Amino acid sequence: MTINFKKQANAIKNFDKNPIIAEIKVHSPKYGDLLKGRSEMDILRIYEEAGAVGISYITDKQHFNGNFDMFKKICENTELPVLRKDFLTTKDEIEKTASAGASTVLIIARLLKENTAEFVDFALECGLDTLVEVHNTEEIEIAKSTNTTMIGINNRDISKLELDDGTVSLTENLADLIPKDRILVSESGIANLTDLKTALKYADAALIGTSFMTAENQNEFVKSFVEGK
Ligand SMILES: O=C(O)c1ccccc1NCC(=O)[C@H](O)[C@H](O)COP(=O)(O)O
Repeated sequence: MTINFKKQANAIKNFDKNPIIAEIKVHSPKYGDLLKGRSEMDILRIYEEAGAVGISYITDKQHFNGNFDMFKKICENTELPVLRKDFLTTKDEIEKTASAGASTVLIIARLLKENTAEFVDFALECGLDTLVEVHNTEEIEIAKSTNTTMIGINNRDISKLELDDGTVSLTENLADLIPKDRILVSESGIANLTDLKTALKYADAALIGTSFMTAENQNEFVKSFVEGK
């Protein structure tokens, strides 16, 4: 049987280094512009070269200055699985995500509440992997009741729009409540190798944006996360 590594869940399960989903994050509500004149394509190449297991891109324009056309361009220009992060509330947007060539779509349990399972099934039918995002025990109960392939513990409270720093201790505290048959991703607030070590003690993968975008030597920094013990 051949494994489809374009599927994010498969790629994580079969990865032999630290599985890092690296985010091309153009703007942060807290730190402002993170691109600093660089191109998204150059950052994509750096993440590929450093050995990321997947790519994340935020398409939300209002708070993160994202752009759907850029997301599509990223999908078209990499063999790595690509995750779309946005505050999606319609099935049209899920179809659009699949048509762009994405691997995975973010489904936010806090936003979709009792409709989360229906949106997960729709995304799976569209051929996408799903990352259902949670931040507390109530949202974990929602995520567990779905067929999602992956569950993401967001260490930041997204309703605070990144004005909190987030802490991996949230992953540490909630990880035991996630069923072992789901891929667990620790998202946000991972700033250094100590944070990464904690995240990967409890989760199968880590999603990192700000610290990669602000690193002085991005290639070396990301590589040190992928290969770090
Ligand atoms: O996580 C969300 O719910 C979300 C939805 C839509 C836009 C942005 C969202 N969160 C922000 C992020 O995705 C973070 O940039 C990502 O988890 C990386 O975090 P960090 O390493 O702290 O920049």
